[in-house]
Amino acid sequence: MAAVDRNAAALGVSTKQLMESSGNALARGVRDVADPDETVAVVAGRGNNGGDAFVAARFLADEFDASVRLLGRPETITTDIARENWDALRSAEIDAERVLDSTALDLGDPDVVLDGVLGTGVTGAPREPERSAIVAMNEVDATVVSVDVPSGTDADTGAVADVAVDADRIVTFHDLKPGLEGRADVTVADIGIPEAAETFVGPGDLRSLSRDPRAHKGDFGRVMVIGGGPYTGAPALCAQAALRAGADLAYVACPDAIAGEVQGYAEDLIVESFDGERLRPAHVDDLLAAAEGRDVVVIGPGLGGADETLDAVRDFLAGYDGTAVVDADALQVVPEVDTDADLVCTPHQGELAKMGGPREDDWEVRAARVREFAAELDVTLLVKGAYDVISDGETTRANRTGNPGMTVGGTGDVLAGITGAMASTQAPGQAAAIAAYANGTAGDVVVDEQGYGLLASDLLGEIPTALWGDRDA
Ligand SMILES: NC(=O)C1=CN([C@@H]2O[C@H](COP(=O)(O)OP(=O)(O)OC[C@H]3O[C@@H](n4cnc5c(N)ncnc54)[C@H](O)[C@@H]3O)[C@@H](O)[C@H]2O)[C@H](O)CC1
Ligand SMILES: [K+]
Repeated sequence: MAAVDRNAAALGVSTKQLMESSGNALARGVRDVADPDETVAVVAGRGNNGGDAFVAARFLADEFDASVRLLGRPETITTDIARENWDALRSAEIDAERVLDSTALDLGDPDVVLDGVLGTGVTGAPREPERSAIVAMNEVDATVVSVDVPSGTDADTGAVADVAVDADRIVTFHDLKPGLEGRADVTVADIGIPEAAETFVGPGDLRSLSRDPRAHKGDFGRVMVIGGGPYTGAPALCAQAALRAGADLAYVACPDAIAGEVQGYAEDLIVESFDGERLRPAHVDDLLAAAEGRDVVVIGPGLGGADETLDAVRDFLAGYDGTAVVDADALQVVPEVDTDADLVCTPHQGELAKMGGPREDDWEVRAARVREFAAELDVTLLVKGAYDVISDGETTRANRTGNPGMTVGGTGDVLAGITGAMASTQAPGQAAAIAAYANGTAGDVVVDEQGYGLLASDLLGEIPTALWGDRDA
């Protein structure tokens, strides 16, 4: 939900606007259960759940005998927008008071209680002052309307704490939250979040990339690139992109003949070569053994399409059961391979067609067909285009970052590397979505700064900012 919120804000729909819609929807919910002039007691916590309740009180104040209790000091309200809505109540002289001792909370004898104590921001069972307030609310003989979730319900899991609001009605926003499924007393209110905030990958999707300060080496992935042969730059770009996207270690498994050249691109890479000039089936056992100790394999960049190389790719995937990003020439074997691995395939539209996939000009039609094809192959597809389409066969996303400067060779290798790094900490579909977004953002920054004529290697230095530069995420 927080990710969708951030994506909506990036589309120009601010959280404050959403809060206004939420409060409006709550007021409608209260009108459904109360007659004009009845008493409505609003109880608000210090997060945005309380903020929604403040807005609702502003909508209800003319029509009902409404009063607001804030649990705590206004200075401790956690967000600017909730505080602004508290201030608006005070300025408008709407009955709103702070409660400094919730054990002494006296709600009187209201007809309706509006529960804006805790919402999706809750962690663990309610603590004071919220705890006593919840007990007091349950003791009153009134119709209780909960804001988003009954306070005391964990919105991630649906688990109900030992102390939780016993709601008669729930007005939840945008989507049904866990634990509310199947309840007859729930209204899902449309608060104006555009569908695009979920369809298009945005800065909110990057929220999952924040790191625990206690992290140690290996937590963010050991990525192994199997590539090179006819081309040397591709595996090097791919592995460097994986490092720029936060992987802890990047290995390149490539033929002896080019190992020195690959290492020459960057000392950060760990090059492990096999004999000869290209990948052959004889190499597969050793590669499978090496892959055991790695989180993700990226297979394809620069391998070429020789028959024996494609046979080796087929054998490798047949014997592999981890996560693999498949790119370039390796893609063509995917439809015929029988594997236990989780595959993330990164074709452009020509490569998708070569895999037997759909060719559609309109991106929305393409998205629907890509989803079907991903389900049919049982893989995650990231189909590159002006609008990249990402689908794991269930969830389908699109990415709008990127520009025509990125048609230059090598940008696909960079994308595959970012995807490899992301797939070591994220589910395949989300990994591919974030990778497409970051790769395109990096390309947009380069082209903004210098115009077209970018090199794929120009993208590398921009990847970290594209992933972690959004301070609001
Ligand atoms: N997109 C939307 O759906 C919108 C939702 N909105 C509403 O915002 C809340 C979520 O707000 P948030 O500020 O993130 O959190 P809460 O208000 O739920 O609570 C945070 C508040 O509570 C403290 N806290 C956390 N855990 C506990 C606990 N166990 N005991 C006591 N106190 C606790 C925490 O420190 C904070 O002070 C969502 O539910 C919607 O109602 C917005 O309107 C925007 C659109
Ligand atoms: K609530």
